[in-house]
Amino acid sequence: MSKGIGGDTLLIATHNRGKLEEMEALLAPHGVHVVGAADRDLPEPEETGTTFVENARIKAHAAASATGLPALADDSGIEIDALDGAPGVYTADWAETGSGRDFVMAMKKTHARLVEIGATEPWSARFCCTLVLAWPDGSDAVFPGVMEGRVVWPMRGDQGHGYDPIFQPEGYDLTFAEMDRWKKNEISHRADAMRKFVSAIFG
Ligand SMILES: O=c1nc[nH]c2c1ncn2[C@H]1C[C@H](O)[C@@H](COP(=O)(O)OP(=O)(O)OP(=O)(O)O)O1
Ligand SMILES: [Mg+2]
Repeated sequence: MSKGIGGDTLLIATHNRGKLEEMEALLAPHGVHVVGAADRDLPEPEETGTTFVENARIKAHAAASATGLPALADDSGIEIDALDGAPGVYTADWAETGSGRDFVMAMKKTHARLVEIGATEPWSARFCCTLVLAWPDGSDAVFPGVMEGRVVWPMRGDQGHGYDPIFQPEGYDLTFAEMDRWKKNEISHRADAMRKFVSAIFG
């Protein structure tokens, strides 16, 4: 990366508060001024891509061109091997009710699918995160991250967000939702991608 962020503001192109908090915490040591897309009243672009990188690009470039700021977007999801990688890029869609998102419903649906097809445990899975940093001049850079683990049932824990209560990362007995936020933010897919972003931008 030849471009730096310097004293500028970095726009975090997400409307997901859980993601924003994690990304802010990971950026805090680097002294960059961070603002969320929702705080700038930016619209949520339609995520018409079929891959994480396509959707992250859509979100990052929309925010960068709307604000003139460098914009960092995250597209993420859980890939479950027994479901051939579903919900994957459609992880958020599985929670859609028509009038908002219901992640308890989405986690129940995920579990029901695994039971329905008789998938044998452990239900191996991974959380993926693709970050795209877009510049107002139209260029961008991509930073992928992953955390391997398994889907567990029943749901456990009340921290974090999204599907955290049913994801147990490899090497741990706790789900993401049972971990304190610092621990999750040390090992998660988002932390993995953010480390690559930070080293490219802040050295
Ligand atoms: O650490 C995580 N812990 C639990 N669940 C997670 C995590 N990371 C992503 N997820 C789930 C939630 C969301 O349903 C989907 C991402 O969908 P995705 O479109 O990238 O995010 P989003 O719509 O919530 O916010 P936005 O697009 O404004 O960034 O994967
Ligand atoms: Mg989204």
